Amino acid sequence: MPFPYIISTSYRLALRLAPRHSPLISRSFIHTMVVSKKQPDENSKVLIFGAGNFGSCLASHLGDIQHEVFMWAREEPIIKHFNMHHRNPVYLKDHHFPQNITAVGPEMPSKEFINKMDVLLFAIPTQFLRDNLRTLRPQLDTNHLPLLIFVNKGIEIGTHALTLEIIADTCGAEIAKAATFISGPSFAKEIVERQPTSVSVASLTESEADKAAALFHQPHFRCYTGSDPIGIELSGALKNVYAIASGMSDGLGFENNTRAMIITRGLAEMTCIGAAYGASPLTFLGLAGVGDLFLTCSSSNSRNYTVGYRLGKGESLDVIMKTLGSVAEGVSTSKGVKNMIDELGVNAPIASAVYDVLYSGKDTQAAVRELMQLPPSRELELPPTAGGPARQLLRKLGLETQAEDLSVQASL
Ligand SMILES: NC(=O)C1=CN([C@@H]2O[C@H](COP(=O)(O)OP(=O)(O)OC[C@H]3O[C@@H](n4cnc5c(N)ncnc54)[C@H](O)[C@@H]3O)[C@@H](O)[C@H]2O)C=CC1
Ligand SMILES: O=C(CO)COP(=O)(O)O
Repeated sequence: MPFPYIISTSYRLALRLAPRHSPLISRSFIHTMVVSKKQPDENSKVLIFGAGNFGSCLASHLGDIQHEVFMWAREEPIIKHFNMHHRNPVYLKDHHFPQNITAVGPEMPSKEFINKMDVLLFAIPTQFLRDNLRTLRPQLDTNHLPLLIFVNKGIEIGTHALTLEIIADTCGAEIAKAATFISGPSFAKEIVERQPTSVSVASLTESEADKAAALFHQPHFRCYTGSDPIGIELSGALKNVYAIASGMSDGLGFENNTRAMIITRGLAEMTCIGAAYGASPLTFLGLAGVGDLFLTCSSSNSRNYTVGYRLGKGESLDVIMKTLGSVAEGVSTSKGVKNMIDELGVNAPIASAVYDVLYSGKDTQAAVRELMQLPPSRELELPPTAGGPARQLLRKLGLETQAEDLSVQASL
């Protein structure tokens, strides 16, 4: 393992210990740290923003384990139907939801209501998060902050910001530092069937990740915590782009060798992009990285895979997006990733090819031909300089010490 990442890992370990056991690291960070209110031992009050596949599925999971769940939807008919029949008429239609879930909306819930919540969980596609957080911010009381959990997997178009940055821009650095991210191989449909599932749970304030893990953890839904939310977020966003590539390959009629190649080379690209960004390369070997990459690159239950498969079969992106009926974050994220790899100077030919097919009108066959004609190269070469975007983001959050640590790594 390259030396800088060993430093990174031990630094993370020191950080992990610092808030609980010693004043070792960044006293100012510790003193100004905002944490969520003490969580009850059971029956947490949880408000979920988003009543799509994933919001509904997580509502069901938390309702099943006896939390009091409120699910905010923008669509009046969904709210009425849900409260009357305990079924979502649009998403996971066959599923009967526990009685202790109430649909609310379509207006943003009041400050009083939000103050009563122990947890706010955001299951809104990335492109809509900024507006919703802007509307929500005046309702949040930082002295009684609910536990904040985000499960979206994408990069914002235009800014190519990660969710951590969107939270910082709209709600401030202190709230962003307390935010927790859940990601990993977890199809909504299988979670409601209680298929054994595991996820990564990460936050810059690791005690918040511990609280989120305690809320969700069940024998059929295991949570593994960590302190690299940037790596977790990049993993979830990037794997969607490679799921499109894998679906495209299957749609074109290529078989198992080719899919295995895309998954493995996709993982190499994700790791290089993540390392150049300033995330730990090890994060990409976890559930949110290779776990979710493997899942979505090899199943037609993945919407991103399906977009790719239909492109491979010759359908136009326009028709696919109009008929998919659900979000495929990889389509918008591909734009942000293209900007990112160009700016970071990372060689990511599969991600570039997906972008070219989606947005430059490149024929899928031609994209494959060009990829296969690339000259031989080293199998995995992590970037020599690393961490620019993560450094900027950490500085924006007031985490100067951590940002400096990344500078040291980059110069070694
Ligand atoms: N479905 C799955 O298995 C998983 C999904 N995710 C992630 O969760 C996020 C949500 O995905 P799904 O629920 O599956 O998508 P979905 O397409 O099933 O539902 C999208 C939801 O977003 C809402 N929405 C649309 N525009 C909005 C706006 N302007 N403001 C607020 N809400 C708006 C819709 O009303 C709907 O409730 C995505 O980032 C996805 O990548 C993560 C893990 C698994
Ligand atoms: O992220 C997911 C499962 O972990 C869902 O993938 P899709 O968005 O491609 O359906």
